[in-house]
Amino acid sequence: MEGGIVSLAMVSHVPWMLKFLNAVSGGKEAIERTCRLRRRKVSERLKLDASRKDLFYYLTDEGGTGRIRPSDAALASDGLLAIIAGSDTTSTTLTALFWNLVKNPQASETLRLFPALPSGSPRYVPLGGGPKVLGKQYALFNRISAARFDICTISVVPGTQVLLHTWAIHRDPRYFSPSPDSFIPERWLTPDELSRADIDVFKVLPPETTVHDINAYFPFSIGPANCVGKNLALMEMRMVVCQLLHLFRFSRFEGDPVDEWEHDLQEFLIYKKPDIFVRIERR
Ligand code: HEM
Repeated sequence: MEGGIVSLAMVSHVPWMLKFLNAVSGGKEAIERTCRLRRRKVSERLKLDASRKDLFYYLTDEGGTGRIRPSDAALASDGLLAIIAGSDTTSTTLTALFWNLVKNPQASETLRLFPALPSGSPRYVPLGGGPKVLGKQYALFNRISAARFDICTISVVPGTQVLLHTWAIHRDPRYFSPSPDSFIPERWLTPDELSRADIDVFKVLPPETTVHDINAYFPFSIGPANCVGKNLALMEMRMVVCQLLHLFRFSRFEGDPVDEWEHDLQEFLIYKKPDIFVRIERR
């Protein structure tokens, strides 16, 4: 499946590559395998009890409240989206979290104290205020600008597709500092929680110079096209992290080049993630 998504991601950016991909060994087969899988998964789901109110209940209008029933082709396409959106996102986030935890053992202990931390608290992703770059979100509908506005020196005309660069904004020192590139989960704690944490965090996050603008934090996107699985994703990741940290201690496995992991990540809609080897001990 991974091979198929990588090929599909390339073709979606450069459609004429499809002709060549067919000639490259494995490319076409990988796409066909992925398409077969999505058709099979959709048909298996459609045979299930219609009262199960999951994503497909709404996509296929099993409740009969919509006006138009989606075509089989649209459902197959949604099936692939649901598989990718529902699995690769959370598995990549959890892998990245554990990679950070084995590099920062103290953070594991903080996380045990404040289990809501890894996925952030419900305080974030509000739809108002925020830094200047997000201030225009009201003018956006499904990523398409509804009105003319300026971003720095660029004028955006109505009808333009606008995407916010999450990675860059999440690492912008105007919204997250000090050290926006560093894994300091304690930055999410309130002053009261900080005082309860058994760490000298004020050295790392001096209150007078710490900036933490949660309006600039939007991993699930914002507006009408934001992530439909946000609450499920937060819940399942919290459950997995709480359970694992409660039961086990995770540490570096000697000899594993854990520092190189981030550099070897490849993003093709899904993430191709190098393996991480960790030592796991029961608490
Ligand atoms: C760490 C976990 C996750 C992150 C960071 C995440 C992030 C996102 C983002 C940024 C988008 C918007 C993409 C766009 O602008 O078009 C999105 C859309 C979507 N997500 Fe998630 N997601 C996560 C987990 C999930 C899960 C677990 C599911 C389903 C079970 C899911 C289902 C979807 C679907 C169906 C869409 C498309 C919504 C639409 O087009 O209306 N996501 N996600």
